[in-house]
Amino acid sequence: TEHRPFERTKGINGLEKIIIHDRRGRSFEVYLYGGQVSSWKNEHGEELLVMSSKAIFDPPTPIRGGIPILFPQYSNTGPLPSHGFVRNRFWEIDTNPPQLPSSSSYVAWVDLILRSSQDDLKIWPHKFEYRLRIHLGPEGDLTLTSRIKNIDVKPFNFTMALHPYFSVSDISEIQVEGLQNLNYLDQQKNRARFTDHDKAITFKSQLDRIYLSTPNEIRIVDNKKKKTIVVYKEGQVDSVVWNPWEKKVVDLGAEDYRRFVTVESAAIEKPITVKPGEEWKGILQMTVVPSS
Ligand SMILES: O=P(O)(O)OC[C@H]1O[C@H](O)[C@H](O)[C@@H](O)[C@@H]1O
Repeated sequence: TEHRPFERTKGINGLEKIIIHDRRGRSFEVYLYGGQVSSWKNEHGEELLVMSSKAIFDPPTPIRGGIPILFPQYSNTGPLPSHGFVRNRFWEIDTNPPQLPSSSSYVAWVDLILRSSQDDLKIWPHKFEYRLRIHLGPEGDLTLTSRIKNIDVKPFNFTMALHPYFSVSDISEIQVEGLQNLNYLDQQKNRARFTDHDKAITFKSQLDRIYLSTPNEIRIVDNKKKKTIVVYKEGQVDSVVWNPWEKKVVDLGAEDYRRFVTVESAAIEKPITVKPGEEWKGILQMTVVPSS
């Protein structure tokens, strides 16, 4: 099958952006800065992700919204800058990506790559190649496949997360399902460990939790929109659920928290080890379906 051509254009502040449409009018956009998806629209042109109304498109500030990639360190769990550094690096188009065994015949995708630079090696002395395929599937689903290869001579460990800002009708009208009876680390309480006994998460104030050993599928049920966002993952065992509520976030508009929730597929509690010459693979697939 023929690979659908993508459009390479200038986004905000002249930062390079890739735009991909499929034949049914679905689309996504990705900034090379951060390798960051900034938009994902369904066939009606409805935006399924949120970009902060105060997002700053000015490197090295990370972009607040879309799908930031957090690697090789989640948050402040190690010595690196919070959430690592690839979200403020310039990625490239991977013109010759190694084949993905499971890649379907569907044609709307782009491959990006980030290789560690000399400067990166000063703060994280491990040579890697991070390949990211962003793929619009036949059901309008958006899939991010991460392949992280160790091209160094000794093993390295990393933690990571993919951090989608999902668009919701109203944060008070949604529930996150699939996490009952699981343990979580409460980031508002020094990552103390708790068990969630609730059937679903609802939001009445700030919430910031790392759920451990989560199922592959988590559902964000939007009662007002009568839509469910199915978040499916492979290779990443943890999930972060975050909404800042009225907590001050400088590059977030005052009311923006009402419009999004993040459900992140992550590897945090147990870092991933990759040996020289080996490649780790993780998948995040997002689909919006009518609520049952
Ligand atoms: O402000 P940032 O560095 O982009 O982080 C934004 C948020 O990311 C994750 O969801 C964490 O769980 C939160 O604790 C953090 O506030």
